[in-house]
Amino acid sequence: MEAAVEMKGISHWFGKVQVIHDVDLSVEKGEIFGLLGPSGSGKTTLVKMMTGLLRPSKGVVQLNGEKMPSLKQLRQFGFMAQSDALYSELTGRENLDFFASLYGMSRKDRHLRMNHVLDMVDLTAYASRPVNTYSGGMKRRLSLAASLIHEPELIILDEPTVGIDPVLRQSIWSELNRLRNHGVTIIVTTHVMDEAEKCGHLALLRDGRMMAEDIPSQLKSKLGVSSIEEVFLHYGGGARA
Ligand SMILES: Nc1ncnc2c1ncn2[C@@H]1O[C@H](COP(=O)(O)OP(=O)(O)OP(=O)(O)O)[C@@H](O)[C@H]1O
Repeated sequence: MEAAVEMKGISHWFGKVQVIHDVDLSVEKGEIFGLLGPSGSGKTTLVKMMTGLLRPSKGVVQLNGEKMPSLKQLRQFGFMAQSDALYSELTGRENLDFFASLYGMSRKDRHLRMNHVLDMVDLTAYASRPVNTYSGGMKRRLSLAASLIHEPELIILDEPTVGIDPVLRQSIWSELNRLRNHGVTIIVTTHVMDEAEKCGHLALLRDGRMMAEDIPSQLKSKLGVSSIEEVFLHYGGGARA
C-alpha cells in the first residue's frame, strides 16, 4: 500500500549546523504515528518538511506518493503548529469560518463541521467570544479544531495537547482514535509518555537522528523494559551509546 508520508534520506542544516541526519520514515495510511524525542531533537523540523513549510537540504518528502511541496496535497492534510495561528480579534467561530472558507467548504458543510469540531474540543460555549479572551489551553483547542475543519485525510499535530488538562486530553485522544478508525492518518509529536503509548507506531529521535521506530510493544520488548518512558530514556535521555 502507498504510504501516507514517506521521507527518504532527509538531512537538514540551519546555516552550518546540521540538525537532521539522514532520516528515513514511512507512515502507513490509517495509523497514528508518534514522533517522540527530547526538546531540540528535530520533531518540529521534520513535521514542517512534511507540510512543505520547510524544504529539506537533502532528501525527498512524499505525501500520497507525491513530492512535497504540492498544492494538491495541501488540501489533503490538516496541520496544527506549535504556535497558534489564530486571529485574536475574531471569535472562535469566526476563526473556524475563516479556515473553512480557505478550503472552499460550502456554507452548510461549514456550519455542520464548525459545530462538530467546537463540540469536540469543548469550546461551544465560548465560540462567540473573541480569541483574545481565551486561555492558552483554549487557543490550543481552537487550533486543533481549525486543523480538523475540512475533514482532512492526514492530520499533522505538533504537540497538540500542551497546556490541555488531562480530561480534555483524554477526549481529544478519543477523537483522534475515532478519526483513525475512519481511515484518517495522524502524525503527532509529543513529549508525553502516555500519549506515545497510544500511537500505533512510534519513532524516537535524538539529536536529529532516528534512534528506533516500531510499534510500542516491540520497542519495549526489544529492550526488555515495561514502559515507553524507559525506552525514551534509553534512546533519548539516559544512557548514551
Ligand atoms: N529556524 C531555525 N534556525 C536555526 N536553528 C533552528 C531553527 N529551527 C530549529 N532549529 C534548531 O534545530 C534543532 C531541532 O529543532 P526542532 O524545533 O525541530 O526540535 P523539536 O524536537 O521540535 O523541539 P521541541 O520539542 O522543543 O519543540 C534545534 O537544535 C533547534 O535549535
